[in-house]
Amino acid sequence: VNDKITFQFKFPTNRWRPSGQALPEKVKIVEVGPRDGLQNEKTMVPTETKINLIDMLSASGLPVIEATSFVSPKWVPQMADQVEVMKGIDRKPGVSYPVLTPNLKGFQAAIKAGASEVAIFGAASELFSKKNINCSVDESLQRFDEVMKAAKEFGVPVRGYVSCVLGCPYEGKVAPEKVAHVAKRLYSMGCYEISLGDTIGVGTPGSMSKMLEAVSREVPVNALAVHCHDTYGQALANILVALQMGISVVDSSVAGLGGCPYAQGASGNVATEDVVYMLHGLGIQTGVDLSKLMDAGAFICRTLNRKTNSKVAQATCKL
Ligand SMILES: CC(C)(COP(=O)([O-])OP(=O)([O-])OC[C@H]1O[C@@H](n2cnc3c(N)ncnc32)[C@H](O)[C@@H]1OP(=O)([O-])[O-])[C@@H](O)C(=O)NCCC(=O)NCCSC(=O)C[C@@](C)(O)CC(=O)[O-]
Repeated sequence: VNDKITFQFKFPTNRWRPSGQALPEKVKIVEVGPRDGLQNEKTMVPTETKINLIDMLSASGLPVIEATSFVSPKWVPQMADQVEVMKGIDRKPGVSYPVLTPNLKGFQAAIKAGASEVAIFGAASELFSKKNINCSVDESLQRFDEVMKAAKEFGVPVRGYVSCVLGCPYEGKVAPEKVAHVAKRLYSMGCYEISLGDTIGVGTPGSMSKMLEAVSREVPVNALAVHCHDTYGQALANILVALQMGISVVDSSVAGLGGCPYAQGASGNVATEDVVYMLHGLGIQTGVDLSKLMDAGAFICRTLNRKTNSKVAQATCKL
């Protein structure tokens, strides 16, 4: 008689799985607060405030800080001071300061302003692509191809974003295969990392794992990042799923600032403070000093006269 019974249980792919897979030892946090966080602010944030914020963030040990974007000032007026921001920041050795470039014009301006890394940003949804960058998904990929060619000439690394990976404000559900298709195209073009954006924060651990399974069939997991907005309070749970699936790059925004101007109802990104707290609690290294990070969060909230969205900052009264 067997005294041990072994269960051979296969979990459905779109369900939460108490996976035995080891979590990464280290996670790279890509801080998007100065760009994604501030781009949606209604009143103009003084350039000096943006510069101070970026410098405080780099002092906290963050390895990547997305500084600004070289987009049309008619589309996103808040980013119109991109050249001054790039000139004013105190670039810390070892820290990368990528900027968004939607087309060749943006890329050329970014290089002129001294950018040494750029990001192109596409979408898995046609309507979002049209609203955000005024072209279809296929047209956007052609534009990005031009940026990639120029970036290769200049030896500039390019990160690729895919927006609306778990839902679109205009089209609703987005099929994981569509996300995988766009991610694969960006990766084949030469993007070193693909950041998967849950632009409106509708994903759950179930939809996240299903989407990541589809994408990781096309793009190696070590070239993937997750970019979660926290609209429905699912961001940390979704990030944990991504970590369990082998992803070790997480985008986040100090104080949970943010939202895309072309995605109505999109709230802020997951707060960097909360991500760091969770990762350190899991024994995962980030290189970030949480106390200094919270100082940066307190600074920007005080200056913008708003409440932090970070639960950790709220709990420790670093408002
Ligand atoms: C892509 C365009 C420019 C197309 O906009 P368009 O109107 O189709 O562009 P165009 O080529 O027809 O040019 C129109 C005008 O824009 C100028 N122009 C053209 N390109 C540039 C440029 N690079 N920088 C500055 N100016 C530019 C161009 O020179 C011209 O100027 P005019 O002759 O009228 O004076 C526009 O749609 C745009 O700027 N969109 C940006 C929207 C944006 O920044 N959205 C937020 C970032 S994405 C995001 O937040 C999601 C993410 C990444 O965080 C991930 C997630 O959460 O999902």
